[in-house]
Amino acid sequence: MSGLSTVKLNDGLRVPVLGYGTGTALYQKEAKDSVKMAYSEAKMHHIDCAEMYQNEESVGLALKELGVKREDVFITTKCGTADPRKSLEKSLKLLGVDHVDLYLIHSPLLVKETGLGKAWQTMEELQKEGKTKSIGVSNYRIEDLEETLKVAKVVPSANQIEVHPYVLDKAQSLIDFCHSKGIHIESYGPLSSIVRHPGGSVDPVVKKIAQELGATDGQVLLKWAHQITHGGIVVTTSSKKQRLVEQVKAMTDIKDLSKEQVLAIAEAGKKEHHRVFVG
Ligand SMILES: NC(=O)c1ccc[n+]([C@@H]2O[C@H](COP(=O)([O-])OP(=O)(O)OC[C@H]3O[C@@H](n4cnc5c(N)ncnc54)[C@H](O)[C@@H]3O)[C@@H](O)[C@H]2O)c1
Ligand SMILES: OCCc1c[nH]c2ccccc12
Repeated sequence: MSGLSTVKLNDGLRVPVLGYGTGTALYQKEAKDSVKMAYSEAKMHHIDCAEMYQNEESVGLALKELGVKREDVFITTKCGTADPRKSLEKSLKLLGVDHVDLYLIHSPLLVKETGLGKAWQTMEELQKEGKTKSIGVSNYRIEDLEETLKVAKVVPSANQIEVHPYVLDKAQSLIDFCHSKGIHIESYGPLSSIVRHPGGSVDPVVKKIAQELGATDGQVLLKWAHQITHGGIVVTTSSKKQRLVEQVKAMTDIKDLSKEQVLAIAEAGKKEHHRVFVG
């Protein structure tokens, strides 16, 4: 796949460390051209999808038109209902593939009624049937993970959650809990301090570190999310090729932040709390 390094999940599956998100700028929109650009020009070969984004068909069409071999793309999608089996079968048809690489329950709220344990057992069946290589969750809190782990024969490989400096005060304990259980964090919304809350307490700290590293503010934030989540996966997006190229360079060309730099951004972020998505 692309030049991006990979993260090895607890089931041995390797995931490109940076994912291209189709769920915000492309939410409920035609995603084909953006996905083609991200894949072929920015070399982002990990595509983050979801039933809820209502654009899986256009993602599938992008990959088909590019003639991408199945083994040369990493596809994540997410269950948007209480029925992972029905949802995955629908997503596979729309994406035009016989399996995805990583399938996530989009939110615990979706499966609360039917039971997190029962939903997880269905996920394990889907993995056994080869409909997904890896299974995980999204927006799961510690209590949701503990309920799931009570019945799990397969530990969730990933938990995709909102990670940026302004949620760290609440997210740190979840990040460390997942790390202790071998559950990899996938960070979404990593640029929120630029995109949604500019002018906040982290800006001057990020700017200073960007100068020290010869990087952009956005690149520093992507690296920070990767490092604060113990080497986790980061999911970002842009409709601009240059920005995506810059985001890939963050993970391939920019050296790691020092422990002190990671801590400085963490401390500045803890001065404010801004949750963007209600998972
Ligand atoms: N699991 C979930 O519940 C959940 C929730 C939210 C998002 N996601 C996934 O994560 C993906 C990324 O989320 P996000 O869009 O919040 O990520 P993000 O915080 O990285 O923000 C991306 C946005 O930032 C802007 N941007 C990109 N580079 C920039 C730069 N250098 N300077 C200024 N602005 C820049 C772009 O307009 C882009 O739309 C989504 O598309 C979706 O696939 C999942
Ligand atoms: O993965 C969820 C991303 C997302 C896109 N649009 C939204 C609106 C509300 C909550 C989440 C989302």
